[in-house]
Amino acid sequence: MAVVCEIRDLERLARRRVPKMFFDYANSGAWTESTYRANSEDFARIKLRQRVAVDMSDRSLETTLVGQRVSMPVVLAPVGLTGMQYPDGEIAAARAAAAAGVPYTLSTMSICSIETVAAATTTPFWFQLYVMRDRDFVGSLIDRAKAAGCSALVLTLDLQILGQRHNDIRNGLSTPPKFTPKHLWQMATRPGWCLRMLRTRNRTFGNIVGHAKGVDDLSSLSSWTSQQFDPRLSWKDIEWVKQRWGGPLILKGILDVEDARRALDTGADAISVSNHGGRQLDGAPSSISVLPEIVDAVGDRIEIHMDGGVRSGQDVLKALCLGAKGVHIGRAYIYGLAAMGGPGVSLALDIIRKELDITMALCGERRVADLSRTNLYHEGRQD
Ligand SMILES: Cc1cc2nc3c(=O)[nH]c(=O)nc-3n(C[C@H](O)[C@H](O)[C@H](O)COP(=O)(O)O)c2cc1C
Ligand SMILES: CC(C)CC(=O)C(=O)O
Repeated sequence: MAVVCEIRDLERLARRRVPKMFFDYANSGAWTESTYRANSEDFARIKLRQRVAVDMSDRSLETTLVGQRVSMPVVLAPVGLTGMQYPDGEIAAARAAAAAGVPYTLSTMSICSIETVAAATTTPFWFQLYVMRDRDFVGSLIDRAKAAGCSALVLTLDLQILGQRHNDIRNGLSTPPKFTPKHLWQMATRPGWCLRMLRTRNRTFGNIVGHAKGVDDLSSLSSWTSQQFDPRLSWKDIEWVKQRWGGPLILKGILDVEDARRALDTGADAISVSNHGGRQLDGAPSSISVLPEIVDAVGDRIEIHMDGGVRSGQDVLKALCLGAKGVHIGRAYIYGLAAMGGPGVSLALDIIRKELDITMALCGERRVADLSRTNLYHEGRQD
C-alpha cells in the first residue's frame, strides 16, 4: 500500500486508477495550460514569515462562510462529472465534506442529481448553477436546489463558452464513454474502476437528462455546452437568480477588479476569485496573484473566497493571509476521490487540515481570523 503524505501522492494514485480520458479531464487546463500552471507556481513563490516563542497551545481553524459555521475555511468546489472519477462520487464527496465539517458544492454538471445526493446525505450542501438558454430549466434547477435544502448557491460566471481543452479533444472525452478500441483499452486497463462503475446506475448527467428539453445527446461536451449554455448571460440576470433563490449567493469566476466592483451592485453575499482552475481563459493571471488587488478594492464590502492551484494547507494559509475568507479546492479532493473513493476525499481534507494547522502554528498564529499579510515575508521588509 502506497504511503500518502500529501496531495501529490493522491494525484499519482488517481492517475493509475482512473481511465485516461477522465483523469486528463480533471488534470488538464485550457490551451497551453499557462494559467493552470501559474495557479500553483504563484503559490510556491510566496514566502511565509516564521515566528517563534509564541504560545500556540490553543489553536482553532474554525470560522464562518456566508454565515455558516465551518471547521476550517475550506470548501469542496463544484466539479462536473465527479461521478465518472469514482462511481457515485458526488455522494461520497458530500459525505466526506459533512464529516469534516466543510461545505460540499454540487455542480450543475454532476453525475448524481441534486435529489440523489440529498437523499443520501443529512447535511445541507451547496449547489453550483450554470445558466442555460432555457430559463425555465434554470429556474427549475434553482427550485430543486431549494427543495433539496441546499444552503448556498454558487453562480458560475466564467463558463458561458467552454475554454478549449486540448487533452479532452485528443481523448474524445464523452459521458457515457464511447466504445472505440482506444476507450475500451483505457477502461480495460482500469478494471477496478470498470467493476465499480457497473454497480451504479448513475452514469450520465443526473441534473439534466430527463429534466431538460432536447438534451439527450451529451456525448460531446463542447458542442453540448455551446448549444445549451447562454452566451448572453449578463449582470442583470443575476438579479433574477438572486430573487428566485433567496438564500446565500456566491458569484464564482471573478478575476478582475472592475468585475469585483460590479459584483457589489448585485447584492451577492460573496465572490469567488477564480479562473476555473486554468480551464477557461488561458493567459489569464493566477487567482492568487490577483487576490490582493481585489481584496483591496472590495474586501471591506463583500466576503471574498478564492480557488485555483490549492494543493496544500500551506496554500490555503497563503490565500487567507492575502485576504480570502474561504478557499475552495477542486483537483485536490478529486485526486483523493479518484484514488480511493470517499475515504480518499477524507484523506485529502485531513492532509490539508493538518498542513494548515501546523503552518499556522509555525507562523505564530492561533486563529485563522488573525492571519494577514504581516504573516508573509517580503524582501526588504522594515519591521
Ligand atoms: C474536472 C473539473 C471539473 C470542473 N467542473 C466545474 C463545474 O461544473 N462548475 C464550476 O463552476 N466549476 C467547475 N470546475 C472548476 C472548479 O470549481 C474550481 O474552480 C477549480 O477546480 C479550482 O482549481 P483547482 O482544481 O486547482 O483547485 C471544475 C474543475 C475541474 C478540475
Ligand atoms: C461539463 C463542464 C461544463 C464542467 C466544467 O465546468 C469544467 O469542465 O470545467
